Amino acid sequence: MKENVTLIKHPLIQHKLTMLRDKNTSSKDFRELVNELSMLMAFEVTRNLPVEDVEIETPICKTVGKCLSGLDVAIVPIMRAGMGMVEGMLSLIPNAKVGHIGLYRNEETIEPIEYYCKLPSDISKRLVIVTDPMLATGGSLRDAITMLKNRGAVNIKAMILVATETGINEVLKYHPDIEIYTISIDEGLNEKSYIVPGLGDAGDRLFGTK
Ligand SMILES: O=P(O)(O)OC[C@H]1O[C@H](OP(=O)(O)OP(=O)(O)O)[C@H](O)[C@@H]1O
Ligand SMILES: O=c1cc[nH]c(=O)[nH]1
Ligand SMILES: [Mg+2]
Repeated sequence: MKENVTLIKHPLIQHKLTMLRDKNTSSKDFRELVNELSMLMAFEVTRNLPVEDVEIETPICKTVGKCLSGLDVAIVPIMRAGMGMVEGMLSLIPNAKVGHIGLYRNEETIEPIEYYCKLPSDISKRLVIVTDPMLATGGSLRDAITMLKNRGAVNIKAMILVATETGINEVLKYHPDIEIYTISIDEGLNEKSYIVPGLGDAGDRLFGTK
């Protein structure tokens, strides 16, 4: 395993991932599972956020506790499917700002096409957490990170549900400075560049478009 790739293998996460993969899982349940998985992953992705001492008074006495300090977060979903991971993240990091990057894969070339980008103006000062359920060939995440860097982002992590080694290698070839968090590295890609075994088209399953 590469040092900047974290594979999260908690039993609750593995259980929910199996339900997510099941083709009989409805869009409603799929959305809820993506939401829950994003919350569970958020713990790991934010593990090294800086904290500082603060003095408070409990009903019993004065004490010193820890509070988050100094590093604000931006959550940046890659549309569409990445949007399914935003609410879960926001429920744990409610003060995070949310940017949006629009990319879709051309069905013939499998290369990503850019169609939207709107980011918080202070993106360069934030920890940027890019969300996307799927990292297949890696083209979409590679280009999303390039778009972020071109607009000033320097501290970037990616939160992925299902990845492939091909995709991870493609992203890290261009962006060796980023960290990738995932809950599965699957076997590979089929002839249409879908992840095997994967979970199908995450955007379509989230939004019921197929
Ligand atoms: O690693 P890659 O080979 O680039 O594939 C992964 C991308 O494909 C999917 O998006 P898709 O293009 O289906 O767009 P959608 O989210 O609008 O459905 C997925 O959500 C990723 O963004
Ligand atoms: O398996 C895959 C590959 C790309 N995009 C998806 O939604 N699923
Ligand atoms: Mg899709």
